[in-house]
Amino acid sequence: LVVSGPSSARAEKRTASLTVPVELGERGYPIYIGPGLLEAGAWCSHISGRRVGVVTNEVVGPLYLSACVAALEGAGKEVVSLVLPDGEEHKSMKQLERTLDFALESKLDRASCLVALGGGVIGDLVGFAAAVYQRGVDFVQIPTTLMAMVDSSVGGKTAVNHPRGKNMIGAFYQPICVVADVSLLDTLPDREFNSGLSEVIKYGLIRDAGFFEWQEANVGALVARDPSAVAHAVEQSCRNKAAVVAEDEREAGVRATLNLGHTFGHAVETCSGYGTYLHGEAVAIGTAMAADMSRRLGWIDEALERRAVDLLRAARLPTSAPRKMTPADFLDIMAHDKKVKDGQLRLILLKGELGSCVFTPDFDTAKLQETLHAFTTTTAALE
Ligand SMILES: NC(=O)c1ccc[n+]([C@@H]2O[C@H](COP(=O)([O-])OP(=O)(O)OC[C@H]3O[C@@H](n4cnc5c(N)ncnc54)[C@H](O)[C@@H]3O)[C@@H](O)[C@H]2O)c1
Ligand SMILES: O=C(O)C(=O)C[C@@H](O)[C@H](O)[C@H](O)COP(=O)(O)O
Ligand SMILES: [Zn+2]
Repeated sequence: LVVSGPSSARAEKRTASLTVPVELGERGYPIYIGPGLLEAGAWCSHISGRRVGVVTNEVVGPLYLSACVAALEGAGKEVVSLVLPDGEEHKSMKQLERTLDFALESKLDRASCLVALGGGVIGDLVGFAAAVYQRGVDFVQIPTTLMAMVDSSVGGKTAVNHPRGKNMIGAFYQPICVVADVSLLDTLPDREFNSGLSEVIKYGLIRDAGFFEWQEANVGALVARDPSAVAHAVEQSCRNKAAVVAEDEREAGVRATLNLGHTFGHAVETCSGYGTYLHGEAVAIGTAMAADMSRRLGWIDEALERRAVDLLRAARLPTSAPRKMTPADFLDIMAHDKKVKDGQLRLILLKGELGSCVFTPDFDTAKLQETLHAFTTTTAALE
């Protein structure tokens, strides 16, 4: 499978809101992007039932729960809320069970709606709870991190982690709308913001050369969190993700390309203990490893590998693996990757020009070994 995509238009000054549709027929929905959307509350009109359960965490709750509840009550909803502990280690069966207990204790019925107010951890967990509670209730994604706005709130991959692997227990289940209120990013710490940039860079590398070039030219504005640069990055990321998801909702083929760097990255997250590396940091390391392996295979030239690594570093992301990890650590965890088919590892690797990649089991495994050794015996393959 080979994919490459359209280049993106130049960013314009933007303050207004816009909508990106996710075209999935009866499961389709809008992504609203703009400042002030949470409070404005227009999104509440998507919710048909009267009772709503808002789930957030103990960091986001004090910041935005009251605005969310006020918007819902203003729209005539009866609102109950649950505040979960913060952190990747709580994207767990235990907190899923707590969320389902809350839904039952609050007497939420099949017409009720769950609202995920938080980053990717809350979005993934609450989405999974919505998928299984009474065999499925509506849910709304209100992403509050860059990671969640550019990636996790869109596309319906919901899950909790297992100690042996990321997102091992989950479902494909789409929200009824996504509310990306970019003003909520004002309170997000820089390390978390930069983590989200890792997935933004991914879209450029796998399918949107023009977007990658725009990022190279604007990475300073992005890390400085210039509002129009951030709004453009969110919009263009959502357009890329929505297009891939519309083509392949359940990852039969092209959707796997959204996993660039994730086979290595998930191994880093699992081996280091959830939360040690942020998801985007682990994906950045994994992307550098995928670029290294692609170059060793002769599928990309050194200049393209250099550009990928330079952009990741300019976004203040790590590109070397944890010192304590061995090639065997990577291989053990990668053997459980969800893309493994009949025991065969399949990887997303860069191939050809910028913006093109392949999802393939056909690679020289000696090159994989070389990459694993390069990243575990030196601080970085490409200094
Ligand atoms: N479903 C998907 O397609 C998909 C895509 C990408 C990532 N993910 C998953 O998403 C998770 C990572 O998401 P994340 O990076 O958002 O992490 P996160 O949800 O843990 O949020 C990061 C941190 O920022 C805090 N926070 C959130 N919003 C804030 C705000 N506005 N102001 C201040 N602090 C805020 C959180 O409490 C947390 O401490 C991982 O579990 C990853 O696997 C899923
Ligand atoms: O939406 C997708 O498809 C992705 O792969 C997006 C990834 O960024 C995300 O981290 C996703 O949760 C990974 O899914 P998994 O199937 O590898 O667990
Ligand atoms: Zn990811």
